[in-house]
Amino acid sequence: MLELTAEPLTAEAFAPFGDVIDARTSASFPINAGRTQRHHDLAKVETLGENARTLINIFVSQPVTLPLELTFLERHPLGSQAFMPLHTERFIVVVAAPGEEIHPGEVRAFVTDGRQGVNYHAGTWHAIQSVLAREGEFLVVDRGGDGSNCDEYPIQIRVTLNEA
Ligand SMILES: NC(=O)N[C@@H](O)C(=O)O
Ligand code: NI
Repeated sequence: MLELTAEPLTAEAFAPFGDVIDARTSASFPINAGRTQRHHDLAKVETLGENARTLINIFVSQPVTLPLELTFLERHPLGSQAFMPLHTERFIVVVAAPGEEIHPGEVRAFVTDGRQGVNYHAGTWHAIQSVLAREGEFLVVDRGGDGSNCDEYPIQIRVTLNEA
């Protein structure tokens, strides 16, 4: 069993796995006669393979209990997958870099602060959506199209939070 303590999510630490989506830290420019700030092009959306197209979805997820016990990580080889909380929901993120093997020592666990979203790059191994505390609602942008776009890798992981 791989035991991990979730660390606060930062764009730098997450860079090998994807993008952090956060209006507080991203550049923006005024549009609509200055009434709106556009935080532009925040994440790399990838849609690969036959008849690939971008899907916009809403996930309504029931909360997980801690410690979070995982039996697998998954990946989407044909596309990215972004999760943006709609009501400041915090969630657990467990990732490993793309590749055919997952090296336990290189698996990372993070916890978001409620304002952050994540975009997993194509092929990044990750835990399925794991919202904390209460039912969560997320805007999810990912890939539709032909072919199989979800591989699972069996691995036992227990994630704890080091918070009061
Ligand atoms: N299966 C699905 O649409 N969601 C998962 O990929 C996930 O990462 O939660
Ligand atoms: Ni996924």
